[in-house]
Amino acid sequence: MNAPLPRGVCPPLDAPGGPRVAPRPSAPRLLVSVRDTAEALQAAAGGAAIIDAKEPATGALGAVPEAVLRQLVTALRAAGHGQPVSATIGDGPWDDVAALEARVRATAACGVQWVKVGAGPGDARSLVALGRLQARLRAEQDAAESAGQPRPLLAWRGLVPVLLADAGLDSCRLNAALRSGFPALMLDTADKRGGSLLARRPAAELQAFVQAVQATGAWAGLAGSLRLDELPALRRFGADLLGFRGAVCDSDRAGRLAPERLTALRAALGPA
Ligand SMILES: O=C[C@H](O)COP(=O)(O)O
Repeated sequence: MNAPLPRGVCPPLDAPGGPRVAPRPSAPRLLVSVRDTAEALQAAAGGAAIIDAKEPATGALGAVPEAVLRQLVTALRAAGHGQPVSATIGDGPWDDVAALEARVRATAACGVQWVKVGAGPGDARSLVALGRLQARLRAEQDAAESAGQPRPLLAWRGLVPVLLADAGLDSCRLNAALRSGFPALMLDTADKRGGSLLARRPAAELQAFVQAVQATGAWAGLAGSLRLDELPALRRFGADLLGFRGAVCDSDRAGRLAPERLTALRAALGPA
């Protein structure tokens, strides 16, 4: 188990304190979670900037079966959709680094650009291990490329920690995640019955997260039962990514993707 880092060295993230950064593009990129090929094609055609493979029936970070993931990536490319694909590896905790690595490798080998890994409270040490894993996998990719060999993890570009913030985000976890050169960090919720991230966390905490992540050059993403009517408030944080599932489904997030809802969201976000 990961022992929590000592208390006292991690002040609460309750106020914007990090360095100010240049404002990002006014329209955040839209990440849409999909469970199969049909939904992936709908999301791509509907203007999602990132296609996020996730099986909502098996948890907040439920993994899509590998065969489905491979098929989904192939179908997107065959249809001419170039959007990056992210995929989750399933709900943690991922205390066993060997098991984590095996899941990451298997997921990356399906042809995705990003592999998302959830980190709950007390997972600061796991985030350090995740950073080391990313460095090792990137070195493998680079070495193969320099030797003129096929990259072992195909199109994989990096790991994206998803910091589960139902009960808040402490700066220990955030600091651990900021040190490793992840391409993006996301805040999300594990319990989807508890309302949206925006309603559950103070605006100052979300703002502090976005600023701290962007100050490292990474993309900052927000997700967690976000709603269309929250877009005006969400835009004010200047996040690079906004992630949606429930709001673009016909019932709850375990239902089917509803293209008309995605169209409305895309239109409300403004030009991609
Ligand atoms: O990564 C984004 C999530 O899948 C968002 O799902 P949700 O909107 O149902 O919380």
